[in-house]
Amino acid sequence: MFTEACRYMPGGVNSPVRAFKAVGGQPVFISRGNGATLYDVDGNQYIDYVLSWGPLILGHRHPAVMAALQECLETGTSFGAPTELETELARTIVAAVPSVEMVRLVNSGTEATMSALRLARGYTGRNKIVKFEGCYHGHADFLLIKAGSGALTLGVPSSPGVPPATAATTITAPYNDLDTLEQIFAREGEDIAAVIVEPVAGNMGVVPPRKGFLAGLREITRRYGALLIFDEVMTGFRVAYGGAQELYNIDPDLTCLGKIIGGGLPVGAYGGKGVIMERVAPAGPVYQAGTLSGNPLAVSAGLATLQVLKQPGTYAELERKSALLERGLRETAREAGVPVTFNRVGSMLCAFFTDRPVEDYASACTSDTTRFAAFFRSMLEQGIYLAPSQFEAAFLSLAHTDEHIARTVEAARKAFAVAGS
Ligand SMILES: N[C@H](C=O)CCC(=O)O
Repeated sequence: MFTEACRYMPGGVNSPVRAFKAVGGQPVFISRGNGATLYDVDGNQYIDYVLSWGPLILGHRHPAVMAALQECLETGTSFGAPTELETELARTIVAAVPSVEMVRLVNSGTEATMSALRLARGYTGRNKIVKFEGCYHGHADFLLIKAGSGALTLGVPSSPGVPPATAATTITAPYNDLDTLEQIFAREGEDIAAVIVEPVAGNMGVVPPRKGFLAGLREITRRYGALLIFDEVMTGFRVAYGGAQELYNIDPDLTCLGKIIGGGLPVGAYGGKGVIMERVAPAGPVYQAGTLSGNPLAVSAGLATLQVLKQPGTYAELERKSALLERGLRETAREAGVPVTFNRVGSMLCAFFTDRPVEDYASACTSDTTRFAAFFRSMLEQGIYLAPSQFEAAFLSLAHTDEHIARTVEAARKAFAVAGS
């Protein structure tokens, strides 16, 4: 199947990181998923820690999501006109995410960040933006500079094809480093429209913000009249119902969302303070549009997902399971004598094959990727499906049981030994 796929699609895939290039071998072709389990076309089963790269926080085919989709399908698939469901999702997001007063639905995380930055530029009348090394905000030209995720995995963090004039509007700084950011603002703060950040970096592995880092971003941007944009495509409704901004109690100007709010269907959103969002067309002059934006299927799946997540105890349960997994993995790595640094925030987890703390792009890159590849392959052989890159997070869902976790830890016992040999 992969050989055939490669004849018709570049690298045989529709998103680069799926191709298993960094871990050797060929990608697994999936036939179906259920709960926390993935099934491949050869009949193998895997406990899934990719979860479609984060959206499936309830697991595959959650009954509430399936029912919402079935009901929606009966009404049609897309209208390109307003629906009541869109308002309901917008209202749900506004009620959940502390800083968001108005929201615009789009079709992907890339669209969300791209549009939020256009809005920031339109609102401030400034051109430059700041992003952090190793953070990934989708594949818009001006964001593919020292980017994480698949771009970092494949060794093209700054992609060819981005015009130098466009790249020149993006200033990069090390994650978790306020001193460098201060220097950048002192030098060119008058020209900076926005700082965009993953409040928990999840695209260079998982790198939590140092204490005070996010508050520092808030203070510096406010002082210079620049906007602070939280890219919560990954962390939104993942690390807490109200996202990282709820967890760390920070008030960004704009927030980008995606993944979970579409319940596994393509979606994105950007939102924030009303005074800024009112600048978006047709309320204001900053143009942004989309044929399938607010698509009823994605909106239905997203709404059903958020309704389940809102029930009391869901995040405590995700935390309990994630802590259980982390503890088990730490113990097995120690037993195997392999130096591993674990970073985790809620149900986002990552193991770096290094003995030093990982707090930014440079330290993430100290991870031994050869060891990671050996670990990954051993886990896959034992039925554990991890992201095929050192620079991606593992995600847990409500569908993961203690038994799944115990099996994963058992598999890791062997995989760490293999990685260490
Ligand atoms: N880390 C990426 C998105 O969050 C992985 C998804 C992709 O590149 O296909």
